[in-house]
Amino acid sequence: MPDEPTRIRVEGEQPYDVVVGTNLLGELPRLLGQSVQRVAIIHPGALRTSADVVRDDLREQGFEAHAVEVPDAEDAKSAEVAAYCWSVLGRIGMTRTDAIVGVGGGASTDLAGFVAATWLRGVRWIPVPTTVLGMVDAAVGGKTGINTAEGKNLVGAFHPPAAVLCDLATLESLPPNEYVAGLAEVVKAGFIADPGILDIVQADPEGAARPDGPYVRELVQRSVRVKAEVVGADLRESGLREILNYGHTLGHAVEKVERYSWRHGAAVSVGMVFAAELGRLAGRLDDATADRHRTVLEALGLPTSYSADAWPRLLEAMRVDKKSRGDRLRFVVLDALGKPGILEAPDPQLLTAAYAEVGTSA
Ligand SMILES: NC(=O)c1ccc[n+]([C@@H]2O[C@H](COP(=O)([O-])OP(=O)(O)OC[C@H]3O[C@@H](n4cnc5c(N)ncnc54)[C@H](O)[C@@H]3O)[C@@H](O)[C@H]2O)c1
Ligand SMILES: O=C(O)C(=O)C[C@@H](O)[C@H](O)[C@H](O)COP(=O)(O)O
Ligand SMILES: [Zn+2]
Repeated sequence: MPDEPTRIRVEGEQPYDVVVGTNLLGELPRLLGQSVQRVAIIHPGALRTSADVVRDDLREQGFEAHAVEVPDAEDAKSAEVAAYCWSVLGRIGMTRTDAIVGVGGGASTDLAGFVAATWLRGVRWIPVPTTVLGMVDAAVGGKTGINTAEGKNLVGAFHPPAAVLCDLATLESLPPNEYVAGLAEVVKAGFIADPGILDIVQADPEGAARPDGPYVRELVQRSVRVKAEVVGADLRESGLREILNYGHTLGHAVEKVERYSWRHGAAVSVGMVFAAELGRLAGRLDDATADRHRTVLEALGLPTSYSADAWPRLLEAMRVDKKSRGDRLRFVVLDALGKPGILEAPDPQLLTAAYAEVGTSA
């Protein structure tokens, strides 16, 4: 019995499918569409073999395909690397009817999407995420971007893809710690919208933490459905979409303070515990749900604490969070399991008290 791909629809001005399955390469020519002649495949060195397979396959199908190698992980998300990609696109003569394919984790697809959003003011693009984090979150929803010295994702564009190809077979080569880091976004989807995800993880955390474990497809599909539902209703983050930022206000600050040496998912894990404490101390979240954050995340081996001394630097970094309005910090908190809301301009003492629950002394 062939393993049929699952297609999850993302609504919006130009609806598209997130395709989840294995051996999905054959889908690419159809998804690229007939108008496309040239394809630039943006990828990090770690995914060179996969990118070459995509390139050779597209060439066999009659496309003029080029592999464009960029630095690994967060090093790709810079203005310099974007400029390098623009120069390659110029040299290969990429026109408005051509397309970009992004192969790699969330950092690679964020960059590829940003290059697609900015080249000729926007060309077609398809992410082929190769990390669990990329599949469940980064590649879906059209948030593209790069970092600046001042912070994470400060430059970017909303530019939805034409499709997303989540080939679960690519996860076979993913280091286990990368897989676990990506599960933080899966857990996020559980807390903000689909508590069934948390039940699966808690019933068998060891199985859930394995990239070759029995729940990979279900966890990916459930998380993609959460994201698809939200971004289909609010692409440009005018309201609802902010819930996907649960744990990210502090998480992005940790990433910046750590100069991006921490995995995004690990930082978001700490950020969710902080957000849960904020919700609890603000009188909005019950103790059991707040405590469940640590239980679930620690069961997966994710971090739930960070340096107490870092608080002033974290607070400073949080000021440029995209949810801030002027001097007012804003946080996504939970009012109950699966019921996210916004905490507006919390009292500084509340923030310090919540961080005291997360901060540890060396
Ligand atoms: N746009 C969005 O909505 C969105 C959502 C969530 C996260 N993000 C962004 O995604 C990034 C994090 O993504 P990530 O966790 O995927 O990290 P990543 O892209 O840095 O990839 C992690 C590492 O795994 C390697 N790798 C990727 N796939 C592999 C595979 N199949 N086999 C072996 N190695 C592989 C990469 O080369 C890299 O070294 C952050 O920059 C974050 O801001 C964006
Ligand atoms: O898609 C969204 O919206 C998210 O917030 C998803 C996050 O997991 C992701 O890390 C996103 O890149 C954060 O966006 P930002 O606007 O806070 O930079
Ligand atoms: Zn994230």
